[in-house]
Amino acid sequence: MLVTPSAHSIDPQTGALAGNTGRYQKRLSDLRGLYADSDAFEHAAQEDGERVVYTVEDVRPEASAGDLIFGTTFMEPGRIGSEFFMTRGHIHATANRPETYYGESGSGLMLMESPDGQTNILEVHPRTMVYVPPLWIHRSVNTGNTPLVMSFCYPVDSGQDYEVIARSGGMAVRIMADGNGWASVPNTGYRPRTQTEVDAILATQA
Ligand SMILES: O=P(O)(O)OC[C@H]1O[C@](O)(CO)[C@@H](O)[C@@H]1O
Ligand SMILES: [Fe+2]
Repeated sequence: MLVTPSAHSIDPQTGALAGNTGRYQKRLSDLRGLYADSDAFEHAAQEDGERVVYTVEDVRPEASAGDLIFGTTFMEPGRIGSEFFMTRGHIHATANRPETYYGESGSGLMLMESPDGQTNILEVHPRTMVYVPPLWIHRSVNTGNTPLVMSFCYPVDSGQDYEVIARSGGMAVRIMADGNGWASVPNTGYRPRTQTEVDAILATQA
C-alpha cells in the first residue's frame, strides 16, 4: 500500500516537529535509579519530581517492517549531584537495528556500550550526524548548560529494551561534570554481562 510522502519542519530550539504522531515526556520522578547520587536524586525529586527532563516527538508509520521512525528529542540541561541529565538509554529489542542522531542545538554526547562492555562516546553538536551502529546500547547526555535538541531516525521494527541497562547495574561509565566540561568515570555498580547474556542479545538479531 502506498504511503503519502510528507515533510516536517523541525524547530531546532524547541524540538517541535510539525505533523508528529507521537509525543512523550520523562519527568524526574520517572528516572529514579539512573543516577549515582541517590540522595541528591531524592532531594531533587522532592523539590520538583514533576519537572520534565526530556521530551520526545516522533512520526511513526503504520508499516511493520522496512519503514522508518523519525523525530526529535529535547533534553533540559541539569545535573543530579555532578552527573549530567541523561535519557534512560536502551538497546533496540531487535538488537541489530541502527539509529542516527543529528544535532539541532545545544551540546551533549551519545554514550554507547557494546554487549561485551566496550564504551564508545561521541560528542553531539549542531549539524553533527552521529551514527549508532547495530548492537550498541545508547543513551544521550546533555553536557551543556542549554537544552540539547537532536533529531533521530531508526527502523520501525527496532523496539527498545531498557532492562539491558538495569540488569548490568547501569552502563559501564557515568558522565560527570569536570571543570567546565565532562569526564567519563567508571560506574562502581556495573556488573559486566556474562557470555550467556551477550549471546541472548545477539540472538535477537533479525
Ligand atoms: O528511549 P529513551 O532511552 O528514554 O531515550 C529516548 C530516545 O531514544 C529513542 O527512543 C530512539 O531510540 C528516541 O525516542 C529518543 O531519542
Ligand atoms: Fe534507540
